[in-house]
Amino acid sequence: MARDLAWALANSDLIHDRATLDASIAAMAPAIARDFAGDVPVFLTVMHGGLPFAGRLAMEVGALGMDLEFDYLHATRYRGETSGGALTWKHRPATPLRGRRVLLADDILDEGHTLDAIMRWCRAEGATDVRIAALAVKKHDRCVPGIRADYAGVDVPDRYVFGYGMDFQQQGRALPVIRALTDEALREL
Ligand SMILES: O=P(O)(O)OC[C@H]1O[C@H](OP(=O)(O)OP(=O)(O)O)[C@H](O)[C@@H]1O
Ligand code: HPA
Repeated sequence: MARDLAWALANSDLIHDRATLDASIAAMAPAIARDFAGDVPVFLTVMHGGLPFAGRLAMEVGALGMDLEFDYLHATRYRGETSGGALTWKHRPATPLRGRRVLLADDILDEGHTLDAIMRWCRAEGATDVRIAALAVKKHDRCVPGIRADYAGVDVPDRYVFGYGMDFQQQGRALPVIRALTDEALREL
């Protein structure tokens, strides 16, 4: 049965409020500015979910005097579903990556398959250094070995989460908070 955003809101819990998320993004910026000092990395937003986080992160590092070269990519394996499948590339970045340092910005590191594939692709394109900034990291032991966020905002529980870029069936990305569906609600889908 199709469920709408009102149903998801009524069957979920608040995990992180807006102030906490914004503060967690601001807290990532000094380490990024330090690690990339003297470089202008290619800043790759992983669409769609990474969009709100990437915009905010860019302003935070910009405020510290660091520049970024913007580009984006879209690789998806959830396609509006609550469990992942095969990864589909919808858009690859146009910026040549050979010899460049890359900073990936995504909303969530869950099982890591998406960022693993993106990192491999960036390296195959000749990037010299590829780092991950993720707003949320889901806590479980199913992550692809070796994949971790170099810069991480908040932890989220092992439940389906939405808001701040993350969708519930393509809805709710504009919520300025992160919510988690109840396990009962997930079973109803
Ligand atoms: O760590 P993983 O288990 O691979 O999942 C994380 C990825 O899944 C989501 O993208 P999604 O496929 O939903 O595409 P979207 O951003 O366009 O919604 C999210 O934005 C991450 O890119
Ligand atoms: O829990 C999640 N919510 C939204 N999108 C996601 N992509 C991977 N995991 C999730």
